[in-house]
Amino acid sequence: MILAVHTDDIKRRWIGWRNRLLASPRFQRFAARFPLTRPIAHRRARTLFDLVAGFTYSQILAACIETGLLDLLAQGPRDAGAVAERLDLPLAGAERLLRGAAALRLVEPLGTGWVLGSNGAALLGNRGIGEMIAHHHLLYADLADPVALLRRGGGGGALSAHWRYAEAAGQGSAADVASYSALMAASQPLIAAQAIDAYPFARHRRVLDVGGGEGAFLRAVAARVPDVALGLFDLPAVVARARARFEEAGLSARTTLVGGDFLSDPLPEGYDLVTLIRVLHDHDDASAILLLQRIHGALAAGGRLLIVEPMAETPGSEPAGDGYFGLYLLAMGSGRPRSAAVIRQMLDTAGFRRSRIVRTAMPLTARAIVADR
Ligand SMILES: C[S@@+](CC[C@H](N)C(=O)[O-])C[C@H]1O[C@@H](n2cnc3c(N)ncnc32)[C@H](O)[C@@H]1O
Repeated sequence: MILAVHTDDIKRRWIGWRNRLLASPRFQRFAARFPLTRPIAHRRARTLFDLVAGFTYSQILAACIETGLLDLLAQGPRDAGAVAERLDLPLAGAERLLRGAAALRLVEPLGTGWVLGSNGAALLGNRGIGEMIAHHHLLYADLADPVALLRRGGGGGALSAHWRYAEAAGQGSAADVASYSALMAASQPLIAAQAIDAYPFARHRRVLDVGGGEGAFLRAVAARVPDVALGLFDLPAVVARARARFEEAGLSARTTLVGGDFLSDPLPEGYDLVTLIRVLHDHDDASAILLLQRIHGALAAGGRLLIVEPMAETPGSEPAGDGYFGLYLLAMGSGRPRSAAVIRQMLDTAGFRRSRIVRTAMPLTARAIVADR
């Protein structure tokens, strides 16, 4: 205890000294000119500038997606005139967008025309990201006054109207759920591939996906693990959409779909694996613990729960967890990103015997925890 206080004291003094130095205009001038510190000073200035200007980068990206610029250049090189005509922009507007997008490596100049850039190509490889960006105008509107959003405790804006279940648990008409369910289904391949690569689903006979949306995750599991029986639980209006998808995929005979509110209706029993994919972080602590307790109660003896979602305090991806998802969920009106340690503590409280982190390929978008009943 005494040692901890002493270490904190040393750390506090070091941070104070460092911050005084970094804030000093004299030191900043020196660091930018001195050959040994110049590269560091430039890197820090760039990081700081990105913090200041990040919202303009996001809006350039939004314009690329909304106008279909990336799809157009994926078809082949175009000159600025052709881009302007296809995007229905004045030539000067098209050139401004192309130059901004080039600075972000979304596009790049080639000869007298333009082609897809490295970031643009990677984005097109993940269709779900494009769908996420396309709905960001809702979050952007809610974040126009971030302090007001923080003061009112979140919700009450455009994003919470989109994700209606967040503020009106268990509700949602067919029209309400259509756009968010489609968005979730489009972004699911990113997550499903990681979860299925990381966890041995073949050791289970019956898998229940709670909050399973339109069933994109279960269909990905079915494609890799031929013999497993599939169950999906979600709000009734979402289940109606899922039913059509399973029919189209020829998987109806293998699948049991149940509609209800997972915080109050009975959860289906007899499954040896329950999955919660991008669900827990949507809910405030009391609901999240209740959901875990209810899953614990519904699982067969010896069964497991697999949680997959982006998490807070993920080493190397901190801004994604506490930055992006922290504000996203605040605007949505419920939930919070949690660290793996906090989720494991909640699993413990809910009665699970033990839990462990399962390593995934891209922890920025998906971390996984498995818990034994
Ligand atoms: C963020 S989406 C995730 C969907 C899917 N697991 C995925 O990763 O694509 C959360 C899902 O939980 C469902 N959900 C939210 N609240 C619910 C409740 N109280 N009862 C049942 N399902 C609920 C939503 O309808 C939605 O399909």
